[in-house]
Amino acid sequence: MPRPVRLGLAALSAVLGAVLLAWPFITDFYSYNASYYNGVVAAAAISGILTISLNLAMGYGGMMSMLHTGLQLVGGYAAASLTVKAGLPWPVGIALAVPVGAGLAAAVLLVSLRATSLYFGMITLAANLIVIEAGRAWEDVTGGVNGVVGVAPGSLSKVAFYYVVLVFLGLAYLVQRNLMRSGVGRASLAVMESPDTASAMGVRPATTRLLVFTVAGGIAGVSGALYALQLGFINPDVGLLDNGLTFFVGLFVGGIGTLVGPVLGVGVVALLVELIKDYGRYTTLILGVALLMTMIVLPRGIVGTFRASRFGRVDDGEVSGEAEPEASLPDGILPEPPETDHPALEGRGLVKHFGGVKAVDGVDVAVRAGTVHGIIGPNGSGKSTTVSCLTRFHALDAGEVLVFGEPSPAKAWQVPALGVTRVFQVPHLFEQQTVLDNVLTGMRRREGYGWLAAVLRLPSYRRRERAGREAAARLLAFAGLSGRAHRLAGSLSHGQKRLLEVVRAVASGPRVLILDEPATGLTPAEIDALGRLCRTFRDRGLAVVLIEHNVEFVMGLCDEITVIDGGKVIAAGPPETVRRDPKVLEAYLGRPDLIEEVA
Ligand SMILES: Nc1ncnc2c1ncn2[C@@H]1O[C@H](COP(=O)(O)OP(=O)(O)OP(=O)(O)O)[C@@H](O)[C@H]1O
Repeated sequence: MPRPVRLGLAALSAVLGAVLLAWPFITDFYSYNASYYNGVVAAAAISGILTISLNLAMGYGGMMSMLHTGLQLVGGYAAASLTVKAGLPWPVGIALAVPVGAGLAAAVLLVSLRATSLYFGMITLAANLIVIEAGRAWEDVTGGVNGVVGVAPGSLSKVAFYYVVLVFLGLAYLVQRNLMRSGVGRASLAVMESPDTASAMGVRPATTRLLVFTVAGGIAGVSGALYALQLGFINPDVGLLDNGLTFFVGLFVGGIGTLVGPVLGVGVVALLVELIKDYGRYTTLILGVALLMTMIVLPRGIVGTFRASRFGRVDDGEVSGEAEPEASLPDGILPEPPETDHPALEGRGLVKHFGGVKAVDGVDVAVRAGTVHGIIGPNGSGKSTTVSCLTRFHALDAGEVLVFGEPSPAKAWQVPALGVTRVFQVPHLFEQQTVLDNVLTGMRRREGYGWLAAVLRLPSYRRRERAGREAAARLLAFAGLSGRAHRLAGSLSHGQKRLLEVVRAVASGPRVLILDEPATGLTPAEIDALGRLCRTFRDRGLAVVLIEHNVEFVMGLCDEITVIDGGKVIAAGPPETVRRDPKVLEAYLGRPDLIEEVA
């Protein structure tokens, strides 16, 4: 399924690129002060590189970074010390700025792995202050408060240096685009929207954040090196947070979480600063007001607003919500279950208490491959907690979990590797991603390419990504959602969201699929469609676990049923046995509607 092109944005990027390329010729032709105007745009392009880095961290990674001026500073120090102090050529200085920036970013992220967004912001602020103070104190390397002077790009002319800056701006843009339009980008957006759901797809939130923030650090380092080379010096003041205002304003004006927004936004800010240069002392005030106005009037920024408009929207053709009965489940999606007599998923003596609440109190449950296994019980009986124990979203107080006879790993993100995937009780779609990208995120574990292959667009990446897209498109057709592939998932109806969640979980190639109350809020037709999917999965050898309140649906679909009440199993067996069990009828006392259904 080809990716639809946003013609408006493509044209905007092309115009922006053409103006930047032609800029020295334009200034040469129209101005007596060409060198000055080339310098202004080169400085804006360097800011654009840093803003791309900030966009990766904040817009695509959800990490509030106050470290970016510090990252620029260390990149500048790397270039300055290699060129001025060690006498090496300037390209070596830029090259070293990459690992220095990346290393600092990685180190800060590693010490803040467990921090939530607000605390992460505070930790990065503290790290930025430390970097500035270190710059002041470590005189031998940084030159102290005076910094390092005499940094220069060899014998390059100003115009040649301008094009060097453009090349690095283009590279930073490509790294951002290629990374974010790959499985890494989808995983990063998934972690940003819901770390738990990402974990259920086998995406490790910590590793994903580390990768994105480290790449952002490397790009910020390059911007620092270019900054030092352009100005001819670097000193600790470069790291001051005030200097970050341009990047923040540029990012929000252009559009956070968009590819071209950071560059466009910084361009707009540079133009504004240039227009008000005679009132220099009001620059901070005016930029602050510009940021405020953007947040109020254009909260998505220029590109975000354009993208959401009629002109920027993608036309994805005919919309069809109907299931396509002739489309069968594509081959190669579901793995063969291993040859073993062990249950696909087994919980033995599971115990989970919350303070005084015995949510799960010694539950035994065994689910066989090629069956649909229902878990039912009154409200608050412990069904969802049992599932969270089985999938390791809750640490067990006692008991063990086995997958095809093997002990399950302890972390939620490790469990999908054994083929166990869950769908949550409350819809947990990645609403800011398209329907197709949601399914592709489900395939993250089996993408089969690394981040570098994605950045460099290696043949292995292209091959695997194309195969993944085709499989995802076939899965969507199977569920009757193909007409909505390029819509944002948030725009689907409740029933379609439920179906998409199931499809996304199946995309990960599970052997055990756990559905927590999937029929809630569905129309009868959608419940039928869900039943069709579950039967197909079962016939393909999958173990389907169904937690449901809709007893009629469960009785008609399940091969085995476990009934839980008060955190304990009160009955287990085939539906016809369970529905007549006196303990089951008693558990539903007070719910006459359910007694009728069960009996
Ligand atoms: N994170 C938690 N902290 C404290 N108590 C919890 C937590 N999660 C669940 N509980 C409690 O544990 C008990 C079992 O809850 P659980 O959600 O597993 O029941 P359930 O059978 O899935 O209910 P429902 O059918 O309403 O979804 C309830 O009393 C609930 O309030």
